[in-house]
Amino acid sequence: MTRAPIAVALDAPDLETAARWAALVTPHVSTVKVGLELYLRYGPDVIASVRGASGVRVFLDLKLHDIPNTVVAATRAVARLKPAILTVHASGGPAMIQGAVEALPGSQVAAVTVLTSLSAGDLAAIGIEGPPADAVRRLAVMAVGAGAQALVCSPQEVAAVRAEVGPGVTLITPGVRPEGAATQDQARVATPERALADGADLLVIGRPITGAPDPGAAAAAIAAALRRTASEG
Ligand SMILES: O=C(O)c1cc(=O)[nH]c(=O)n1[C@@H]1O[C@H](COP(=O)(O)O)[C@@H](O)[C@H]1O
Repeated sequence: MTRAPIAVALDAPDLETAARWAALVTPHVSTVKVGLELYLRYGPDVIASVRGASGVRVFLDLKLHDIPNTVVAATRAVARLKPAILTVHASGGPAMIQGAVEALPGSQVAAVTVLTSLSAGDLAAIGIEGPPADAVRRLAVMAVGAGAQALVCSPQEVAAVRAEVGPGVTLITPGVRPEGAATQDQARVATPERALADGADLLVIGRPITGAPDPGAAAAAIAAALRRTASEG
């Protein structure tokens, strides 16, 4: 059975927990994601620990955001880890994005458009007026123009982004919550089924899976729901 297009966010306080979650979910999902919490605590070795014997794809979510020279050097520093995906913030601009893409051949650089935790009110507070979808679309077009092969947006904007950038770009959506699940600190959310139907290629899901009593069973249940959606569509 093919693994579901899900990246499980291994946002764990310690390496043992992250490796355990990775082993439990790997039979059901295509990808696991290492973020700032684990990487800053354990460094590059964390990648081998979560990759384990299964060789699952590892998504390195460092959300780099700095001047181009610094981001290029940081990207080169992680290139030997061969992540399937590395995130940078789209708002770092085209030269920064292009530099990261050139520094990481063989991996996808994913540009994060507008964090899924931000509401329209939060955006207004940092001087970005209007619906989040407008900013997401603007940043998406700029990032693809700069060479990004993948974009991160919320499932609420994924259909609009797909219409803007076409079929060749990988669209990654965090902010995914199964029906009835708590949104926690996420502001722009939708269900896994909706995200997939609207054109997402990879769903990032953390706490709804890792916070479940049995993360393996939670991943399997979401994967089964997605297979039903795909066969209906
Ligand atoms: O780049 C990301 O993965 C990301 C971008 C974004 O806009 N929002 C977002 O939540 N994420 C990450 O996706 C994961 C979501 O986790 P849960 O909210 O627990 O499902 C976290 O690891 C976040 O760091």
